[in-house]
Amino acid sequence: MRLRRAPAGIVAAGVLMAALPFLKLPSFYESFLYLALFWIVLATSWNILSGYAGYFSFGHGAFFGAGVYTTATLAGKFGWPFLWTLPAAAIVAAAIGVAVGAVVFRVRGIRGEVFALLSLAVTFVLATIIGNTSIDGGPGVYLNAVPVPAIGPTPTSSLYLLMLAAAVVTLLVSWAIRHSRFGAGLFAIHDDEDAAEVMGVPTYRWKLAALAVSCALAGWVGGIHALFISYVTTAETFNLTVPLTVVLMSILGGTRHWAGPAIGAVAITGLLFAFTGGQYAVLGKGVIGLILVVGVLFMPQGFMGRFRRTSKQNSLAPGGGGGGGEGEARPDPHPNPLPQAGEGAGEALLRVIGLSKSFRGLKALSNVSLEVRQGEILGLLGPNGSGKSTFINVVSGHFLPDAGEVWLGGRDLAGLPAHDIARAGIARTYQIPRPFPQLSVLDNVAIAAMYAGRGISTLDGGRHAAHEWLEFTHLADKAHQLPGDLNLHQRKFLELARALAARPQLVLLDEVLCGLTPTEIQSAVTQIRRIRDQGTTIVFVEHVMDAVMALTDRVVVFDQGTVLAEGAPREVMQRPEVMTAYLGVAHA
Ligand SMILES: Nc1ncnc2c1ncn2[C@@H]1O[C@H](COP(=O)(O)OP(=O)(O)OP(=O)(O)O)[C@@H](O)[C@H]1O
Repeated sequence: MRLRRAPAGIVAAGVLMAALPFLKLPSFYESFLYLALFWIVLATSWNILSGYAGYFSFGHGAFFGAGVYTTATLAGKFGWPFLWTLPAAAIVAAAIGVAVGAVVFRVRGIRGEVFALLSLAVTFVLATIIGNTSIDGGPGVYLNAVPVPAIGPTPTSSLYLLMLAAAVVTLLVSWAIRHSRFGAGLFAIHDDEDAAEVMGVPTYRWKLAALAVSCALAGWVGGIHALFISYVTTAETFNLTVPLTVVLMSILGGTRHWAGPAIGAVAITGLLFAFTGGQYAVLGKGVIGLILVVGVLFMPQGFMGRFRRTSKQNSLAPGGGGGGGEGEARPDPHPNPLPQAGEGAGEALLRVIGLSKSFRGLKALSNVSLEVRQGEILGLLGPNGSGKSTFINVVSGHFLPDAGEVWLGGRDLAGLPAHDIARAGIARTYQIPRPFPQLSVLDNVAIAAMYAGRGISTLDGGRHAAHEWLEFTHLADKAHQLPGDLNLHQRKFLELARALAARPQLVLLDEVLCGLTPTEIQSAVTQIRRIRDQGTTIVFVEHVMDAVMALTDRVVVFDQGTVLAEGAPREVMQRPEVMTAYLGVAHA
């Protein structure tokens, strides 16, 4: 029940606040509340991309401004009824956002501060275009003649009610995303975009969708605000106030919680009202600055982050932290089994033909061809730098191959995005574990279950499946901890649980034993046997020879990016060319 209380609370607060104009409050209160709601919408909409997915944008002013000028143009110049301009404002802002995102999000290098600066540039480009064309023409656009729809008793109250509706919708949207499979994907992107893609999250589409929603909400509120100020100019619209203010509000409130930006918006709007009026305006601004600095220093995760940490709730949703929130079903002791060992055993599951990959002229893989048979454990061996990890990275879609084919069953996966390869049935672990650091252990596994595993479309369903894999990997008691609380051995098992939750046909294990103690190695070896016994085919990259000999059915040895030898483990390891490759001296 706890989860559903939030949307009910948002709607109830909206209904109560909708009654205020009819109580004949002084218009001062209406204007203050209008502004607080205005900033709630802008900060919350910004947070959907920038807080949830971690793509820090300074371009929110551009999308807000697109909405302002869409309404100003359609209502002020073409005489459209004001309310009709609002959907148009949302669509224009979303279209501009999607057009920018479609280009920017394709480039891997455009993340972090590069994205922030680029998004800021969009604001200036848009301002220049609007200011130098007939959209604005220079002096600005007057909207005094545009009639305000008579929703409330006065024009101000009508605009207040419209902004209230926008705030209610925006908060509901933000809440719904936060507690959905989509939102979980955005959080995974936030923590490690490449790993998210490998877990099956369609990162490009998700970022575009988040940007579109964020822009549409900002555009809509821009349309309402155009009529509120009734005279719009590019200088007032496209300045740094909007992006800087929403960033501050969201950080102060907490970007990982749907309500964080709204709390920050109310706090900062209130402080501005309280401190910056009258003769103490300058002092007031100083005090606000100080409060912000102290807030960010002592609550780097924002007010909501602090609040939730004290409540010991680190999971994606409030119910996820305490071991059984609403809708979080108990683990099913008999989940859908993996394909059983023996089913189709011996047939080629993966066929790699002529695979090549170079890094600036260095041939990491050169014309590699090999087969992995259904149900086997294939050891992939070779000295350091021989191309084993590159093989895993190319087969799993982390890197695009330069040439070659990767057939899984009847489908060539070479060159597909990593999330499609994950969904096709190939999972991998990382040599150095790459968990999503700010998601609970449970949600780390739920991401893979929801996205790469088929047939799970909800966060609750993902958690349900994740519980089972945590049991299997002996991490059930760690479900609600953060990955940072685990030791190396447990983090490696978390990698295994994530890979298995994808319900793959083939799992690529990249040095899972590296760095473990002998006892831990023994437990990991037992675990890998159990995985194979459940029917999963395994490619096992490893330097620990005892484990290789104990586990593998066949080995393939790489040397300098090519296949040097393949066959039964003991026989292959005694071949002179293999000993030479390993030891660097001639043994023939
Ligand atoms: N992203 C990259 N950029 C440039 N060079 C790379 C990259 N990844 C791998 N290489 C190079 O490709 C070659 C093969 O590296 P790879 O990591 O695949 O070897 P490996 O067999 O897995 O080694 P190890 O056993 O040490 O993990 C090495 O020379 C390495 O430096």
